[in-house]
Amino acid sequence: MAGAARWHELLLRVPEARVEDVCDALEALEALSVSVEDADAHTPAERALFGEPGLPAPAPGWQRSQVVALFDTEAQAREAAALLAPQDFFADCEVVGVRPVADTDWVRLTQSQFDPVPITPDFWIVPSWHEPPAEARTVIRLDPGLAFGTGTHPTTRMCLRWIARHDMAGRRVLDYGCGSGILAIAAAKRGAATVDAVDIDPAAVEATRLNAAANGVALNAGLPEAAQGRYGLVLANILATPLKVLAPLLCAHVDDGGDLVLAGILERQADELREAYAPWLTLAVTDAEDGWILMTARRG
Ligand SMILES: C[S@@+](CC[C@H](N)C(=O)[O-])C[C@H]1O[C@@H](n2cnc3c(N)ncnc32)[C@H](O)[C@@H]1O
Repeated sequence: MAGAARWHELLLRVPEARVEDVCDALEALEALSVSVEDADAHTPAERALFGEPGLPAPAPGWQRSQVVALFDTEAQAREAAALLAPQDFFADCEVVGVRPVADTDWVRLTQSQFDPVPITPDFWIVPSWHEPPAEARTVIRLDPGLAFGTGTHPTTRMCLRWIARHDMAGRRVLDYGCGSGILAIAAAKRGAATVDAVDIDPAAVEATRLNAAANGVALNAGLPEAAQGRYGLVLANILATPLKVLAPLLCAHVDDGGDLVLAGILERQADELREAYAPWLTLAVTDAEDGWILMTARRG
């Protein structure tokens, strides 16, 4: 069921030559957002904006556009229509109407894009608005937020798979570049003894603290200086360039018999990463997904 109307949108039909003037006017009238669509979409008059590969586009715009402007209140939307109507640039335009936009539709639209993500058959990342699947034994509750890491990116998923396939019991774990804290939380849930999660972004540190609390796990989240001493597992899902710069620091944190797990690396970057880490540890590619690879090493 749709919820109460939170905003109102004004719909206008506008010929190609007038779109810019009308959009400028709507912004001046303090529309919250203005979007332009093909008014003839899904009809025989629909016109493609992009040509076949190698050929020029058929035309720079649509013959008739539908301009949609979002306003806080119905009164503002109607007032904007009344102010536009007598303008000379509006002569060939048409007011189609004003309609309410239900608040909860937006929420549902966003939520529908984040479904539970399986890492292994019994290990799932589940947004708070979903029930965990019956087969899930380990569940991380995580909603999309300001920090990277919801389980939908291949680099995160490969690190989570690695955690799921290895014994975490008793390990001291470091998640370097923790983002949402998803890897740190996974290690804690799978039995790690203690977990340090660090990030250069204070918003990520805060997100990690909140997500850990929401999942009922204890971990120490902080800026990179909070990483101290040696760990039985060091995880770092950052990009190749910072990973190369961080090579001596990350390797120094790996304990004897401990593992280093690196992600954020494209297939073609494997050799440069292997070379950057060679003075300390021998990296091998141990997983791959969608052009990304996981590189891991164990200190013998
Ligand atoms: C790709 S996200 C990974 C987040 C999460 N660990 C995951 O696997 O989904 C990389 C994170 O590393 C952090 N980061 C980037 N460079 C860093 C550095 N030099 N030291 C610490 N954190 C860094 C970013 O702020 C970001 O939160």
